[in-house]
Amino acid sequence: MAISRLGRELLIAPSILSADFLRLGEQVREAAEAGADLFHLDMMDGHFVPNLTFGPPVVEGLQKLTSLPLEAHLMVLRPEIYLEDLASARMHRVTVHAEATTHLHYVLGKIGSLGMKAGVAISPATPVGMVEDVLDMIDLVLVMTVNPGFGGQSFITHSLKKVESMRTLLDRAGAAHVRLEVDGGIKAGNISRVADCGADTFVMGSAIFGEKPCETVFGEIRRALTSER
Ligand SMILES: O=C(CO)[C@H](O)[C@H](O)COP(=O)(O)O
Ligand SMILES: [Fe+2]
Repeated sequence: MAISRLGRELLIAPSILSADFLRLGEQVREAAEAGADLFHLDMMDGHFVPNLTFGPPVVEGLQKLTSLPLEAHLMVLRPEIYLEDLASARMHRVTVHAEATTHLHYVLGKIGSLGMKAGVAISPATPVGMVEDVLDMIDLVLVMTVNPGFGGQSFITHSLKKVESMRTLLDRAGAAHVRLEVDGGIKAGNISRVADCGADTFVMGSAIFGEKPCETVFGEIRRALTSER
């Protein structure tokens, strides 16, 4: 359930990377009931990042567990080879890393032609300007606030400036259709600061699927984003 703040609709996207895969159905249901707006699926190939996760068959299973939109965060080289299978699995949005493909424009065009929404992710050392010439092809930019590859890392503080720069870039370009997502180290304790910098979509893995019950964490998130500052 989206939270409204200063005229902006804020969305929470739990990353199932930190879920207990033996209880995935239960955990997805709990997060949906607690207020998740969409689910974030981290797909890693062991090449672009030193970790392996899951691919399109898991997406087919997840579609049976929830009616919320699913977004793929592809941390893979040659993302184009997975796009047909993701479209068959009814993926809502596919986000590719600007660093993972030589032909970003081509890949984004292919995602669109397969009927999916497209996003571009940038790792911490990649400048925000990388997305400038493809804004009309995407509906999301993802500013990584940790180095991609693993859940449970600490938020990189410099990311606050980077999120601000990305917000300025989007506003100057009149790209109101593009959401600004952050991913990595987001907790109830820092989400408000990141929202103040202009982020509107928050991926949260270890915070949501950690020790505290999901419902408690969503309560904390809601309080952090709606309290008077
Ligand atoms: O893309 C990712 C890692 O590459 C994950 O989405 C991200 O790390 C979420 O996990 P956490 O909230 O625990 O940092
Ligand atoms: Fe992610």
